[in-house]
Amino acid sequence: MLEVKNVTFGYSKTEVLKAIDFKVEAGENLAIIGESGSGKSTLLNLIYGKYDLKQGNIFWNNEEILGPKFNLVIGYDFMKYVTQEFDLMPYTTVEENIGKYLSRFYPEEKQKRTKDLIKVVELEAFTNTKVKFLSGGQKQRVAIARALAKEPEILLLDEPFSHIDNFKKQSLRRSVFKYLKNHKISCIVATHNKNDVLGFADQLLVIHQSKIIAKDTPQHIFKNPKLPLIASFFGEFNVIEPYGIVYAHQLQIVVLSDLKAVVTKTYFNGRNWLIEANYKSKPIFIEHHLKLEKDALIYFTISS
Ligand SMILES: Nc1ncnc2c1ncn2[C@@H]1O[C@H](COP(=O)(O)OP(=O)(O)OP(=O)(O)O)[C@@H](O)[C@H]1O
Repeated sequence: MLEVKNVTFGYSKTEVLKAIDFKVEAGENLAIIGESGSGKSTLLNLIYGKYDLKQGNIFWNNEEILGPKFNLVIGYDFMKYVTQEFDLMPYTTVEENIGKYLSRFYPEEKQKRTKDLIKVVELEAFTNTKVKFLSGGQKQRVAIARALAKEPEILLLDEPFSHIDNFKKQSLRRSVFKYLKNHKISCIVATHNKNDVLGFADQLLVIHQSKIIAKDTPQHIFKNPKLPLIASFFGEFNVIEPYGIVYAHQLQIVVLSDLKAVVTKTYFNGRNWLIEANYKSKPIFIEHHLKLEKDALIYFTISS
């Protein structure tokens, strides 16, 4: 189990993180969200032992994670970190990069393990390609596979699928997170993408103004967003008194109701249309199955 206990940290006098406290069990998937610059990568770096802590402690199964003051080489065998930089060997193949840290004394095992991991990140067609010839997204997949090669107990992922195109993203996410669950590897994922969170995270942590402002299951946080900032992570939303924060999909256009608005713009968003309308002189957003004309008068209700 990972325990982050009351960690406060700043690069200078300004504190980037304040009183951060949470636990991650073996095999658990924890997602961290927050605006750009809110401290997500800093927190991953602290967990990895990249910096010395002045306040608070971090433990993995009772072993304290210590920074460079105490460790000549940063990091621990039981933990791997896939940063936004990847840090691969460009002149060697995908297979060699992934197998780099596996023992040469067991060539058959090494080959099988590398092959299995290439499959997890769906790079079979590039096994023998030199990394320098890969795209950014393909390199990101090699970095994930390499981090898994020696079966870490905990994996830190910073924006793990950010470079991967939408054609691949869904199946790759399922494949990687399934692998982690099946092997009981804990993981902490810093992300801006709700799709990295909703179907996969056991716990979601929201950082805002240096502090944890929400810590719960993604389902609970999605259904009860405490702040517009949290709702904005999940999709289009409105703040309508006395209802509070309501997502665009919670508004239904009906034949008649007490709530009326005038359509100002319509956006196609795949399954539905997003209707922008003027309600009490403010813009609101409604998901609707039909395109509506500008200036149309609409009535709507709000569901919980
Ligand atoms: N090495 C560093 N030295 C000094 N300040 C830093 C350093 N790394 C990050 N910061 C600052 O710390 C704050 C948090 O940065 P961090 O990279 O942790 O945010 P983040 O939430 O991961 O952002 P993003 O979502 O854009 O990746 C920012 O104000 C950033 O400028």
